[in-house]
Amino acid sequence: MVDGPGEPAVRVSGLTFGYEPGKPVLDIEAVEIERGEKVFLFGPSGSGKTTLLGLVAGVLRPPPGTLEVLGHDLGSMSGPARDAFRASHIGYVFQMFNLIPYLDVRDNIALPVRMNAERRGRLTGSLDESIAEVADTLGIGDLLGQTVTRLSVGQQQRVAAARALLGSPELIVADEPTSALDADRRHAFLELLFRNVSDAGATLLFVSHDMTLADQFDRTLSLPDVNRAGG
Ligand SMILES: Nc1ncnc2c1ncn2[C@@H]1O[C@H](COP(=O)(O)OP(=O)(O)OP(=O)(O)O)[C@@H](O)[C@H]1O
Repeated sequence: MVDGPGEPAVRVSGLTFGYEPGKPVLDIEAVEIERGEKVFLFGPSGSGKTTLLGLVAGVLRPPPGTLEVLGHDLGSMSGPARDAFRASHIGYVFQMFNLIPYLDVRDNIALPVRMNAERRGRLTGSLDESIAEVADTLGIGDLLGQTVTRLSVGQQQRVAAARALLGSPELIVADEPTSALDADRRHAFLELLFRNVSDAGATLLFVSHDMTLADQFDRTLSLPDVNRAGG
């Protein structure tokens, strides 16, 4: 499969996935997300939103031929190949942020770029300059030397976003990254995220229960509850 700008960011076709045999939690006929789109993903609790993000990010393995990300069939890749693909091409912000408690803000943000030559190669300035730039735009530029455990939840969310954005991955997946913020901060965070995503020409797949955010996105995608839909 050729990775070119003509390929959609995400192409799902006939994807059924479950954690246990005979119990699918996801059943998606066809979905395409074009490059540069900002997509809001919603659905009832348990409908498989986090599972879909895990598949798109290559953490979980889809059946071969059912899920292409940036033109790559993730189901045909080994676990280590998916890990390498994710490190190079995908920035992700999970519900729990996954920040490393014994590293300061700067080193948390730097982590994926330190570990991946492709993302390092996309920096336009030095690592320090690039970290300062992304941290400034997210309003955490003065916190770079802080221990992450001393930060507020909202600040931690912005550190996780900075880490996801550094090194301009083509695809950003975000799972409830604004859940702990009040409405004003939520909209401000989204604006910053959008600006960074647009500047990088990236695609954004964003999960939230907060439907008031949906109209800021290019498009919404809803996941039905497969258990209920199946009767
Ligand atoms: N690791 C796992 N092992 C077994 N079942 C799981 C696992 N992770 C999720 N599930 C099940 O898969 C279904 C979908 O879960 P998922 O977390 O993807 O839904 P969700 O739409 O993100 O939910 P929420 O909105 O509550 O976060 C649920 O029934 C859940 O119990």
